[in-house]
This record gives sequence, C-alpha cells and structure tokens, in this order.
Amino acid sequence: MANIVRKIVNAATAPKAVGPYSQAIIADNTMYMSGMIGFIPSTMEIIPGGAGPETDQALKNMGEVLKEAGATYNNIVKTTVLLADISDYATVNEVYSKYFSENKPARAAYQVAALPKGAKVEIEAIAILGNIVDGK
Ligand SMILES: CC(=[NH2+])C(=O)[O-]
Repeated sequence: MANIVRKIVNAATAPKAVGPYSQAIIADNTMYMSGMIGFIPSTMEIIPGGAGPETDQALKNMGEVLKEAGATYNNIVKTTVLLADISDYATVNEVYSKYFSENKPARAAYQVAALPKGAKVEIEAIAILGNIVDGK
C-alpha cells in the first residue's frame, strides 16, 4: 500500500491551538483546517463587535494558515460554518462573501449549542493544495 504523507501546519502568524488539535493537517494534497475562531493572534482574545468582526478575523486567521501551506482561499473546496446564533447568518454571509466572491466552496452552516471560548462563529475548511484549474 502506498504511503500517505502527513504534515502538521503551524503558522506563527495565526492563533495557536486552544485545545488538543493542530491548526491544520495536510494529508497528501488535501489540507484539513481546524475550526477557526476570531482570535486576535497577538492577544488570543476574541475580537470584539460580534459575529461580523469574528467572521472577518476567523477568515483572516484561516488566510495565515493557508499562506503557511503555500495556498490561498481559492484552494478551499469545502467549509463548515458554526454559529452560536443562527440569527447572525446574514451578517456572517456578508463578511464571508468578501473572502469567497468567486469559486465559492461547498459549505454547510449550523447553529450549535455553544462554541469554545464564547465565540459566536467558528469556521473550518478543507483545501486542495496545488494549482487549481476550473473545469467546465
Ligand atoms: C477551536 C477549535 N478548533 C477546537 O477544536 O477547539
């Protein structure tokens, strides 16, 4: 059976893990990104202002992890958005759309009972590494 190469991604410019997980794991050319929260990396505090700023910060943090892996938002094929309050759905979508204006990844969005550290938003993603070519 062929070996599968696994790499742990550790971006110094992204928030460190707040639990027993890695920021991201690459298995062959697929990167599995842990749930990103709107932590300000330098303070590890959640950015104030609610779901909009948290979404923006979480996606900025995701961008740092992507960069560490030599990728961009365009490499993301699937996300999961977890909301503490589904009434934030429209606000989150507005911010999210700025990061994924074209080639929108597949996505699921859920309200959950609670998120770690009192976050209002958490976003996880799967990215395919390499040169992405759009088919017909
Ligand atoms: C924040 C997060 N990703 C976790 O698993 O706790």
